[in-house]
Amino acid sequence: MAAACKMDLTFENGHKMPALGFGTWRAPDDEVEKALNEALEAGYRHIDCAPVYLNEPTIGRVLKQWIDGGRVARDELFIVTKLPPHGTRASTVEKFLKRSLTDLQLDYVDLYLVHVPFTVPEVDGPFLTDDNGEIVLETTTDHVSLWKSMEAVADAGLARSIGLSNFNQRQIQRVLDNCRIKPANLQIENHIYLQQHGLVKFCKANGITVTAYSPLGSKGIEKLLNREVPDLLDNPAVKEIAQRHGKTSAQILLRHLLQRGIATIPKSTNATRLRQNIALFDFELPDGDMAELNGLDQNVRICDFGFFPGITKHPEFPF
Ligand SMILES: NC(=O)C1=CN([C@@H]2O[C@H](COP(=O)(O)OP(=O)(O)OC[C@H]3O[C@@H](n4cnc5c(N)ncnc54)[C@H](OP(=O)(O)O)[C@@H]3O)[C@@H](O)[C@H]2O)C=CC1
Repeated sequence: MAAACKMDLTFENGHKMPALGFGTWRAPDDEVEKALNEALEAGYRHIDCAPVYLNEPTIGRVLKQWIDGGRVARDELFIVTKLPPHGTRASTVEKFLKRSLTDLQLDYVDLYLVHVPFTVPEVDGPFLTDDNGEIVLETTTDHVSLWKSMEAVADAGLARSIGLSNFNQRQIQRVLDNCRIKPANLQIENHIYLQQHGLVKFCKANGITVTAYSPLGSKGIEKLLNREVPDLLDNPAVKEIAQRHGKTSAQILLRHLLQRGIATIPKSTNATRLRQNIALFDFELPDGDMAELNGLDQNVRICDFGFFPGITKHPEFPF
């Protein structure tokens, strides 16, 4: 039987987002179709997409089959997608959102996010390097006019809610100071080793919900980054807590985020793991476990934009 996500975060505009969603980065076409079918069967209704994940047409076909077949109603789904990094400018927001809507075979998305706070040139598809393999970034990205274009697609009904991803506090504040529609959500890397309590507190104080990406430490990313990354699932404290509750390490990491009031979007294309990742609603971590997990914070960023090597050198990079 489907586990289903029994927890929602409510945006200030009244829309509700299931707190547990399904990540689709590094879920290639030949895996995502089966995995998304499994995920929908398991009860996932919040699907996190992006054009740079190169799988929106396949995701769209699966969603259409489910909706047309009467297996799920459109309003039961919460579909997120993002303005691609090469489109981070006011003039291209509508174009890129319409392209995603065509690929996803939808009339609207539930949440449209600005993927990154800077612009990279479209050189050769989503892996955005110039002839020398270097990332070239536009030095100024006008977040105020960009956000006005985001507000326009919300006004037009193409996105029910709009938000940001990978923006830092200063950048979010500038949007807040100049907006008509507030960002409903900020999507950032967040897990036991990068808890970002200050940024999360700032968002909550400003009525912005937070979604944690790479909640399991983006296992497998070391191949993309070509460097070692810590294995969160192997942390002895996490393993001990998991054992005590009769749960997996992954379930402890995800439950920790939910109890911090943060939504999260683990990715798995494995049927057993994706079912485990949504089976989070039959136990609770007591305060002592939460404190122990909070104490594991090391300010270690794992994701570090593996798909944009070298990008952290740019002054507009948020971290
Ligand atoms: N806004 C942004 O800039 C970003 C957004 N994201 C979004 O967040 C999602 C999640 O982040 P992501 O970086 O993919 O990393 P996750 O932390 O979700 O980790 C995914 C990896 O963990 C493995 N895994 C999943 N479940 C388990 C489990 N229960 N036990 C052991 N291993 C498991 C998966 O392998 P397997 O599939 O084999 O199970 C996969 O290799 C992305 O898919 C994407 O949608 C991610 C990065 C950046």
